[in-house]
Amino acid sequence: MTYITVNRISKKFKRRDQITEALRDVGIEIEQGTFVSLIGPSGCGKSTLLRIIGGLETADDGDIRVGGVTPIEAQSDKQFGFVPQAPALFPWRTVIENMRLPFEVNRKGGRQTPEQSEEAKELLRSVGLGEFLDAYPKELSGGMQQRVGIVRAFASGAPILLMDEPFSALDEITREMIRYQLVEIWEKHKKTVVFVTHSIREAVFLSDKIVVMSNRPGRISEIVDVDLPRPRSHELEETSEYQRYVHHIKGLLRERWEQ
Ligand SMILES: Nc1ncnc2c1ncn2[C@@H]1O[C@H](COP(=O)(O)OP(=O)(O)OP(=O)(O)O)[C@@H](O)[C@H]1O
Repeated sequence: MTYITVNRISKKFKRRDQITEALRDVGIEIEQGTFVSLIGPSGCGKSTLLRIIGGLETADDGDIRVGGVTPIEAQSDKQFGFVPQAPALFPWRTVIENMRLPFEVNRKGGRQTPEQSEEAKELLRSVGLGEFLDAYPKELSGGMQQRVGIVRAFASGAPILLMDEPFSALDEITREMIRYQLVEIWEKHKKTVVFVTHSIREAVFLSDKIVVMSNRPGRISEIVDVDLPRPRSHELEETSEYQRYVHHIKGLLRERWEQ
């Protein structure tokens, strides 16, 4: 079932006398419970598109529906969980207290149920943080903090997760490890995820669908359905099917870059 429909949206930013055309005529359909990545050159409008889907920015033209309502309505109905580039944890709260935050902020005073609290702990254990429930963010590495941010989004109750380059500040090895943990969690929870990345390998490994965007003004150059088996594990990256997708997307990006 199509859950998010982006229909021919465009967006320009005006700053003093300068107009930047960020997105032109962009359309995507996102099915419920799928993992969709947005990839493209720097400045092509990936974050803008993510923010428009999440109701944090409005489009100039076109229409977006999220489960039949506008992004702003979906946002006030707490449909979105955001995972930004840097982990947004409160330093004065422990890990487990940070996990409770979405419930306190979003649920109009509603409390996390004991089942939800148990699920939060289970998610933390699944990313190797079972020993750190009572630690403060400053006692964790950057990669550990980002893992808290990711599992918190999964534990938040929001059906749609919007992730804006959540691994960009991590070193290559940590990034790879968290990617494997993310795929495992996602395959268990099957939330609808829109994920912005610069990494072709990461996009192919994680996604059901990859939206390849061209240089500014951001347009869609191709939407690639990734027909690779799940569950996905690191052995997949050695297969020729996986390599073929990587090669294809690399070619699309190179082609657009050279235009
Ligand atoms: N609030 C804003 N005001 C003015 N211009 C903006 C604003 N937000 C984004 N832009 C411009 O819109 C264009 C698209 O920006 P956006 O951040 O969406 O790109 P991106 O593809 O996510 O880039 P990157 O991969 O480098 O993070 C850029 O030229 C940027 O300068």
